[in-house]
Amino acid sequence: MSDLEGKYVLALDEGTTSARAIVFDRESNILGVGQYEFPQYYPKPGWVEHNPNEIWDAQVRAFKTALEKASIKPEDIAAIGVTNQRETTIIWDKKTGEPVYNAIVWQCRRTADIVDELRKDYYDVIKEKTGLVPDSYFSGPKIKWLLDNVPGLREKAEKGEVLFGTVDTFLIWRLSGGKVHVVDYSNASRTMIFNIHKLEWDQELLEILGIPEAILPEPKPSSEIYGYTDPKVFGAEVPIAGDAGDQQAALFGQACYKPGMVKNTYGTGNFMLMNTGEKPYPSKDLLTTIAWGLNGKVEYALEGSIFITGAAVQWLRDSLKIIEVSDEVEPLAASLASNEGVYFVPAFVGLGAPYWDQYARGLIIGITRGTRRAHFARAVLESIAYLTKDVLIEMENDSGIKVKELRVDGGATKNNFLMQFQADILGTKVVRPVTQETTALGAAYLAGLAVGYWNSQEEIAKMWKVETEFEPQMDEQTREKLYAGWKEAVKRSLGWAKVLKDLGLSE
Ligand SMILES: Nc1ncnc2c1ncn2[C@@H]1O[C@H](COP(=O)(O)OP(=O)(O)O)[C@@H](O)[C@H]1O
Ligand SMILES: O=P(O)(O)OC[C@H](O)CO
Repeated sequence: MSDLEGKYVLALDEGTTSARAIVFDRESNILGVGQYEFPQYYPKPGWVEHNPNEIWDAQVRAFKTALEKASIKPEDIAAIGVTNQRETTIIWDKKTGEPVYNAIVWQCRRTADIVDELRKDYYDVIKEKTGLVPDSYFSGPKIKWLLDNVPGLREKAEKGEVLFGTVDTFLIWRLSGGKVHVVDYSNASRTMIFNIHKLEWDQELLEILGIPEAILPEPKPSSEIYGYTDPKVFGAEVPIAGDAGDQQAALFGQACYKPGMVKNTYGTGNFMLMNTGEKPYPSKDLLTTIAWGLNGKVEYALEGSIFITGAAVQWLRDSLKIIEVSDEVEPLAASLASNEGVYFVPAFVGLGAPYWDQYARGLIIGITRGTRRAHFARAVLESIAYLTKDVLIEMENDSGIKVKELRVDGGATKNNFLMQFQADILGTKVVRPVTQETTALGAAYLAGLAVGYWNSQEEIAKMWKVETEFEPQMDEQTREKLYAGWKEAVKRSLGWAKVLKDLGLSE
């Protein structure tokens, strides 16, 4: 233990829009934060890419800033935990480390046709083995697209000259100076080629998608020493000891360690996860996913992935210019006593759970001559709460567990109007903790546990503290009517991109 005295844990939290790095001490206090945005590329409607080198540069700047702000040196770090936007797919050259193409981002819909084909014959096989609903969201079809579309890549892949990774894998590979090629079970469980029961790459699915196993990383638990940082990269040799997808890391950081405990993260999208313990619960419209591998066991979660929530607030700000800064959305929405019949469905990239419609597109409905900016603001915030209710209903049905409280985190949870409306529309208590950095904290805990910086989950759970509880106040009848209006609005958004395609109005 003594060599850990006076040391800290560093979390690298690589998200969809920015790379962050946070230094934590043993009491989970934040000592330093670095955060840098990187560009988003939209080469065609529905396509989303990142440049892996830009992700890397942002992540390196972020950890340098975090260490500087904390006034500590690289050798003061006891362990590094990595957490990441999940599913985003990178293939790079094994020798040079250079990406062969941009990263295909989780939101990207370019593989919709590949997935349509898979759904016809393999829907049940995929669901059973991977726990996922076949969708363009996941990595497997993105890998296939790259192998089919980047000239010469398939040959290189077959010869083992290139490597695949989700962003965690890519970062760990670069941090270790190209020595370590691993993925943790939680990230592997988002690829659609990983068997979540056997904890191995699934040969049948690899064959169906034509993916050579040689390019895949080694699947590992979420908390163990995978290797060490290259001093040329990090400035010291430090254990890389934690890895988890950002939503699973948030579940860990929210100390949801008992079956039935649920967290909901409000960021670009919303991701609700329920810990289901060592049992993978099957579900028709939610995902069965790996929460983490820890202490020689694997725990599972049920997940409802909602693709666009906070991103719709950004859209109000950046595209419609209805607000100048995100925080203005709250007073604007609250200036109305109700939505006055205006609903918004944020299906910008289709709809995820529980609809899984790759062809749904966004709509705003109920507009009259009296509709103002405030209606847009309110309809956007309400949509986040309704989509969350859609998911919670499925989760309670699938698990047979009545959720007592929803632990929340993420950028949009500072919006008190949204949190109160959420509690009202769910009829369930919403609990916001003191520490909002639960994703980074989860990654730090996983890394810290691996090196003995923290000793147990019980010790960690004691550090979780409530900041505000939002109790439901809406009467049942109003709740039901508003929600019924939402379901009608959603119906009208489904399949729209298909309609356009069939009419020859889009590709
Ligand atoms: N006051 C607010 N009300 C609602 N949403 C907000 C508010 N402030 C920020 N947001 C949204 O929160 C999101 C950022 O949260 P964050 O957890 O950093 O997301 P991510 O990790 O997905 O990038 C943005 O999409 C932003 O629009
Ligand atoms: O980067 P975030 O926080 O928006 O999370 C993205 C999710 O991991 C996508 O599955």
